[in-house]
Order: sequence, then C-alpha cells, then structure tokens
Amino acid sequence: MGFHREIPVPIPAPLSIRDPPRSPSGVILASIPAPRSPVPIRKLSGRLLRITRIPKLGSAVSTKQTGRSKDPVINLDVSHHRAGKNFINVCVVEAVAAVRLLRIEKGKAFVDLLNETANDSGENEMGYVETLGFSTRYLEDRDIRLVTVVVAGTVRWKRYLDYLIMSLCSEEKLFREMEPLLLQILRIGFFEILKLGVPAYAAVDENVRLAKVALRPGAGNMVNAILRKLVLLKWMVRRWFRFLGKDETLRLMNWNNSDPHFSLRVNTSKGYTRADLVKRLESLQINYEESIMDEFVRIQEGMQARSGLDWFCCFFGDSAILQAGLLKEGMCAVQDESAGNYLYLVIMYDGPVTGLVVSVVGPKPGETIVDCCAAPGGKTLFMASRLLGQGKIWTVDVNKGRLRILKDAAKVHGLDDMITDIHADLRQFAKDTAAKYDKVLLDAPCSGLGVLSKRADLRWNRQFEDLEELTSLQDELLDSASMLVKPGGILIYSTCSIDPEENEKRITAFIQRHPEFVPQSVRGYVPTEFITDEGFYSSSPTKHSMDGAFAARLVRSVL
Ligand SMILES: C[S@@+](CC[C@H](N)C(=O)[O-])C[C@H]1O[C@@H](n2cnc3c(N)ncnc32)[C@H](O)[C@@H]1O
Repeated sequence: MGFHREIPVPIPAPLSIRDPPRSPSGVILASIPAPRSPVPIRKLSGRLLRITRIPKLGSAVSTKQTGRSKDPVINLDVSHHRAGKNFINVCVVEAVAAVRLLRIEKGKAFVDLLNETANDSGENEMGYVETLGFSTRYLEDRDIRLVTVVVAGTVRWKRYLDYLIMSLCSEEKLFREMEPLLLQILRIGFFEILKLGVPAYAAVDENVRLAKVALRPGAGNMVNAILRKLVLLKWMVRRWFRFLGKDETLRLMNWNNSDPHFSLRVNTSKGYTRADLVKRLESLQINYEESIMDEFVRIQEGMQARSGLDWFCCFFGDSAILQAGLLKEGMCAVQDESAGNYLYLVIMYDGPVTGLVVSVVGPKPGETIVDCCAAPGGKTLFMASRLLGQGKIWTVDVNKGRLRILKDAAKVHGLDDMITDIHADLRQFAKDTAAKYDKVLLDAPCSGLGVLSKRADLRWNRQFEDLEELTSLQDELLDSASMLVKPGGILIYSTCSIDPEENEKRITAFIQRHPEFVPQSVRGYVPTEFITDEGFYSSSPTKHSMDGAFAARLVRSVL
C-alpha cells in the first residue's frame, strides 16, 4: 500500500436512530439528524449558495419532531472572509477537517489525502460529515484544499495548540476530559486564528456554529468562550513570541496561569528583623522561604488575590498572617521582591510591592526624593525605611483615594514624618515647582504585563491600543519627572511590565529628547542576574520566579 493511500475506515454512511453517529473512537458525536430538505438557492456574492435545513442536534430527535415544517432553519450565511474569497459551504470546511482529524487521531487517515476518489473512504468521510448536519455537495476543489491546509497545520501544531487550549480552559480537567470532536473544533479554531490569519470574528463564528450543529448549543458556548479568550490574549502572545521566542512565551503563559506566591517585607523602620518575622511565621506554622533580598520572605500558600477586581478589593482570604495581625501591627508588608505594583493589600493599609526597584533607587540617609506616581505607596514606604529617619520624600499622585491609602500606611509604619503627599497631576506639578531634588523616582502607569499571575484580570482587559496610549503618557511623565532632578541628581524610571516598548524603548526615546541625561548601570545596586546588557534592571517571572519589572537609572549632567 502506497504512502498516500488511505486505510479505509468503517464510517457508516447511512445511519439510523438506533445507530447514532460515532467518532472513530466510538463516542456518540451527535444525535440522529432528520432527513434534509433542500430549500431555495440564495444568491450571494454573485454565487449560488444552497441553504440546507439543519435539524437541531444534541438530543435525540425523532423524525416526527423534525418534520419539515418544524425544522429549525439555521442561518448559514456566508461569513465575510469566506464570502470575500468566494468560499461557500460555511463551516463545512471545518466540519470535514474535524472529522478527518478524528480519523487521523485514530491512525486511519493521512493528512495529505485530497479528494479521496480512489476509494470510497472519502465518500464515507463526507457521508459522515453529512450526518453531522452539513451539506458537502457543493464543496469545491479549493474547499478541499483548504481542508488539507487546516488538517495538516492542525496536526503539525497539535501540541502547541493543545497547550494553549489547556491554558485557556478554566481547569485542566476540562481539557483532559474534553470530548474528541469538541477538541478538534477548538484546535481548528486556534489554528485558523493563530496560523492562518483568519479574521478572529469569522473563525469564532464558524467554529461556534460547527460545535452547535454537530454537538449541542452548550458545546458552541464553550468554543465561543475559549476562542474569545484567545482573541483577547492574541496580541499579547504575539508580542511575546516576537521578543521572547516560543519556548519562553510558553513558560511565561504557564507562570501566569499558576498560583502566585506572595512575599512579605519585614518593617525594619519599626525595629523588626527578618529573624523576628521568621520566628512569628514558624510559630504560626506558615511555610516560608527566605528571599535573596535581606528583608523578604516568600509565602507559598494562604494568601490569594481575587482576580477580576480592582486593586482595592485584593484580599487575603483566611490567611493566618492576616488573622495574626502581622500586617496591622506594622511588622511586615506584603510586597514582591521585584518592583512592585499596586496589587496588594490595601485593606491592611499596606502598600504594594517594591523590592529591587528601591534597590535601584538606592535611597541614602539625608536625601531628598520625589516619588512621582507614588500611590498607594509600596515603594515610598520601603524607600522611607531606608532613609533611617534622615531625609524627606514627596509623594505625587493624581489619585486622591490611593494617596490617602499611602498616608494611612505611612502612619501604620511610623514613617509619616518623613513623607509629604501632593495630590496633583505630575505634569502640572513639575511645571509649577522650582525646587530640584536629589533623586526622582517615576514608577510609571503601565500595562502590568509583568504581573499577570497576580493580576489575572489584566489579561482580559488590556488591549493593544492601551499600550500605545500608555507609552505616550510614559513619555510625557518622564519629561515632567526629569524637570525635578537637580544637576548631578538621579532619575529612576520603573514599570511592572516586561514589554520593551514600555521599558528600554522609552529610555532610548527619552535620552534622544534629553541629552542632559545619561544612563548609569544598576551594577552594584541589584544582583548581577537582574542586570541587562544595557545596564538596566529587569526581573522576569520565568527566569527569577518573581514579578516582571524594569528600572533604569539616569544621571543628570552637572552643567
Ligand atoms: C504603577 S502605579 C504606582 C505604584 C506605586 N509606585 C507603588 O509602588 O505603590 C501608577 C500610579 O500613577 C498614578 N498616575 C497616573 N497618571 C498620573 C499623573 N499624570 N500624575 C500623577 N500620578 C499619576 C496613578 O494614580 C497610580 O497610582
């Protein structure tokens, strides 16, 4: 038998109610369709399109129930992309592809088999597709070629597609126990969107219809939900592929989908040491791990941030840490070692994360510092604790509510004497202020793409257009922040993003606009594994098992 010949598969063409259509593995794929009744031909895009009455599938239907007059007519309008390319037979291409993929999975069909006129297995395949509720009569050669492209590509990318599908299922079990035809439909949808460049709306539409017709309405809803998630994520995944490569992107997606860990920073300004914190954690029988950063410990369990809500609503569930009052008494703060952002804990008046970005700032006793975009104050508090009671921090933020949280947190930590809060838009504040400061930190509003494991909602809310808006705001804020730096002073720019557009590219553009600033390596401020070739700080979820963040130091010339 030649390579291109198919081993015939026993797919029964005529099916009776007692013999429902099954996948090659024997799974019942749909209940019995009633006899089809052709309806008039409709003209579309200059071509004749035959609309087929399709019985509702998904539950056993009797001939009586599906008699001609009661048949629900499914509107099989040609979707725009196919119509534009003069394709007909909406969803049928996907239907044939799905059936062939099922057969391939069982080792009974070759990917590159085209018209299959040499034996009757091709006819069987088409007959089988008909039993799913589709007319294959008007499939043309180009449709069959498209089937081949879809099938070949789906087989080639199967592991990758499955990985993505699994990561977008609400739980792994859903993927593992997915019925075979449903899985093939999802694979086809993913392949069409990611690899064939089929417009997302069209791919979603067709595969949802296929699932509804061939399986049941609920299956269509599931395909709809998962494909839409992909569409929302697509721009992010594409970007990551471009600047991280495939393996790193897959690792990152895995990280973003895993349970986040949380870190605690001991509050040294109240005289506590990490040993004190560790002692309390041990007495509470809480699993911890000491971080590479002196003031931090990592907690693996018991604190969950609720996703889909705004940062005010983050909570710690029934955490023993919370119940023991460690946060309230100001012994520690919930902060990530990386750079921090506003995720955590506002309820306890403790600002977000800080960590290594504050090391990049390197606050020294006696210094004057402006923390632009400061609220809710994670970095402010950490910087203030490093000033050891000497020096001053001005905190600027446009958001009054968040600024109030910063103020309250400063009180709990006993640092309020050193902090002056300014409710203002940084751009206006910089114009109105003649004073110049030793250090200016701009922790810019950003996409948060480095903290997706903790901010699960961001992946669904962030649009590509946001990135464009954010980068121009970042440029404006950088220009304003730079006006506050004294000659010889330092400007620190940071984000909790891993996107070069918000990080390195903003610095490059800034230096072009402001030749009076020169980048200074962060060597000596953070461990070497966090230093990029250009001398910036960068933490990565996959490399360092912590939030992704970025920071750059820029020195203002003395002239
Ligand atoms: C990334 S968050 C800052 C997190 C903070 N540094 C911390 O560690 O807790 C960005 C902040 O920028 C503030 N912001 C946005 N646009 C601003 C503007 N034009 N002027 C001042 N603050 C602004 C937001 O209100 C938000 O609090």
